[in-house]
Amino acid sequence: KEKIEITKEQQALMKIILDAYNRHQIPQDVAKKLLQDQYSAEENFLLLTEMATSQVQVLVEFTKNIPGFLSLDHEDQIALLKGSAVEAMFLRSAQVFSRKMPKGHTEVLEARIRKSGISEEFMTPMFNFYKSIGELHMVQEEQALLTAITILTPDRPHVKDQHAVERLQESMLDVLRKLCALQHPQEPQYFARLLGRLTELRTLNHYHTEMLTSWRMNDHKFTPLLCEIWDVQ
Ligand SMILES: O=C(Nc1ccccc1)[C@H](C1CCCCC1)n1c(-c2ccc(Cl)cc2)nc2cc(F)c(F)cc21
Repeated sequence: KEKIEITKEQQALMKIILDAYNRHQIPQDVAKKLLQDQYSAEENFLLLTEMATSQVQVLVEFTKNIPGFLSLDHEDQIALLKGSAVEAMFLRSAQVFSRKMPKGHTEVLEARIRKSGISEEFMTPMFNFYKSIGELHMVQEEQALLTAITILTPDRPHVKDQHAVERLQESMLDVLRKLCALQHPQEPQYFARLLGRLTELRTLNHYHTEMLTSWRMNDHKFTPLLCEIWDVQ
């Protein structure tokens, strides 16, 4: 039984990532809004674009706290943000969906999302992902590290110095691997399951433009930031 220990600098890294992750929570809680009222497809679409716009701003702040990120090539920093913004939004949505809620709230939330305007064909892959994230019962540190690992994916489009990104991602993966072994000692395959979710997350990437343009309404308006990030309009 090899002794797993997180080094002092890895503890410091985890604390930086966790503080950044907690500091940059979404200001107002989208789940609360959805549980309060039933909205029209237009109102839901507007809510999504507002939430997603603030989520991108939050993501930029979060990445600035990832040690080493700001010393990457500046164009690569943009390429990593652009390449991971959609996945970060779905990962965040999954974490919001799988949060412990009072009895029956998750069912109401799911029903509201099913009727929000997203076309039927995307419901299964989206909720399968949300539920598979929920089954993992991730602790905050794991959620924060998984978001940082998603951002530091070396093979995003237009990344020039992939090795520099790989080095940063590897140090995050090493901390996450140790954390998983310590948090889930009876589940040696837990770390692998966590990384498997990132593969599932990428498939949602393929759907997202269609999910937006097929939203049950005409004349879909996006903010300039989302046009940049979401390849729409
Ligand atoms: O806002 C959102 N997600 C968000 C959260 C955090 C940060 C940024 C965005 C939207 C809602 C959906 C219902 C209409 C209003 C927006 N949202 C999504 C979702 C996102 C993008 C596409 Cl293309 C499809 C669905 N999945 C969700 C799960 C939740 F538990 C949930 F609560 C909100 C969720």
